[in-house]
Amino acid sequence: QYPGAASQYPGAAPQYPGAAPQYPGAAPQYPGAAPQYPGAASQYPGAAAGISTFSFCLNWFPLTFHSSWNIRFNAGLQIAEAVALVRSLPHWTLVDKLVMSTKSPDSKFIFGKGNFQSLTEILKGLPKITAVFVNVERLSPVTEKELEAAWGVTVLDRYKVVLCIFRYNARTREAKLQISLAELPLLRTRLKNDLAHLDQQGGGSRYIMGSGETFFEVQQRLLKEREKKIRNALEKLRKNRNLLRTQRRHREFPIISVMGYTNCGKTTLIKSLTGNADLQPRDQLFATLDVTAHGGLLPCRMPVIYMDTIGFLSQLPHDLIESFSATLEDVVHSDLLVHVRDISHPEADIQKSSVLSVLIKLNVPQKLLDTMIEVHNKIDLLENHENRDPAVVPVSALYGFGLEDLKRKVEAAVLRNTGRFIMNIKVDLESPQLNWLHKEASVQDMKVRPEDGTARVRVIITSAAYGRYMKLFST
Ligand SMILES: Nc1nc2c(ncn2[C@@H]2O[C@H](COP(=O)(O)OP(=O)(O)OP(=O)(O)O)[C@@H](O)[C@H]2O)c(=O)[nH]1
Ligand SMILES: [Mg+2]
Repeated sequence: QYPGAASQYPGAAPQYPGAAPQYPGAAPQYPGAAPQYPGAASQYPGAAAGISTFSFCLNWFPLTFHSSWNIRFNAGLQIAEAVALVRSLPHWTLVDKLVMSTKSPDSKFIFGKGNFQSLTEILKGLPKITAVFVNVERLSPVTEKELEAAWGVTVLDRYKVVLCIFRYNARTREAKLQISLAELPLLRTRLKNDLAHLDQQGGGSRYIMGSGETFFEVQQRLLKEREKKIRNALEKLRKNRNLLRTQRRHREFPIISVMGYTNCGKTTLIKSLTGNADLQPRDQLFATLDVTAHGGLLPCRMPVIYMDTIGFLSQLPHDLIESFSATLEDVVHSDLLVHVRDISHPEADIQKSSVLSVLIKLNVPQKLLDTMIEVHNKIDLLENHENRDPAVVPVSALYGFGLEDLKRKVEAAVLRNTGRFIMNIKVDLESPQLNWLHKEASVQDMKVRPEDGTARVRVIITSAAYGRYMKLFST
């Protein structure tokens, strides 16, 4: 292992207080392992793994390599995304970056022999670096070990880097639990690696005193128990969320999910639409990790809820998608989807297809896909922006351009999707009609006519409710 790493075998001497974690936001150890140092990420599910240890990491100097096996992506742009990922982490400094061809992601070693040698030479010339980020989805454990042994520094893949960002940005218990769940595959791999190491010393397969279980079996069992605990806790939270969702439905607030590629401006847009000053857009990937609800009013003064969601990323590792798909459940259950796109981004089209493919994987109902509103954001960054597609709404969420048009389109779509419409109804003030409308529909406006004891009432009503109204009151 690289110098300074905490020993992870049971019974190993704990490190001295204040020792640097392995990498910022380091994954917690597997259950039962010796604690690294006081204050290290705690080991119960949902612990804010590593967040409290960030201050120990003064400088990190990752060197980013980029795999160019995936020709669908422009290598230069993809490395820009890799750099943005690294820059989303505080205390990390990028020293250098390099594009290099790699073998297919499934092969045992990622670099050819020649490439590997020249990389090793380059790294030798950079004595200050403490980590290398190889921008592939997952490195096989063998490759990772091999590279770390050859280079003497931490080697990270996209999975680990994204996990670090998630860990840093997670605020709610649910997000933290999801991260703990996404970390389990890493812990399993690490356990296997450690076991191989122990076996070399002749200790791995020994039985633990009187228990009838080997060290490996104990650790595996603990990991399984941990997974169960996390899943149970998540299930409880999910039930709670379902309850909240039913309550919202009961109050009949339509739900509009705002989603899109990471950093496209979802949070900024919701902030502009709702005037909610608490929202904090940041120029970072994965700034938002939790689905949060924000109340807003449509032009017809109907209250709606905008859901801010976690951003999408191309090639987001599957385990992470799986852990976070629970957070995206609200998207599936919403009344309308708004797909925000950073239209100034050079890879805007690839980002769009990556978002659409995730939505399909999430089993979003076809109706929601068909009625989705596509927003082209950040038009202020484009010179002479021209929009020819009537289905698209160009806006600048930051400067407030195009928002009125967007609100009108959102209103029309929400009314359509929820089977509501706006009506002017004449009511007799002596009859219970007005009371009934207040209860069963949303009264927007009322003009009383004292001369004949009636009022003109503007309501938003569902077609089912209007049917009942006609049955009760039509003469
Ligand atoms: N120029 C310009 N910048 C914008 C606009 N909208 C958002 N931004 C900037 O884009 C960056 C990301 O904005 P966010 O609202 O945090 O984006 P997000 O989609 O919520 O990002 P994640 O939560 O990380 O997925 C911030 O620096 C914003 O100020 C826009 O219309 N014009
Ligand atoms: Mg956001």
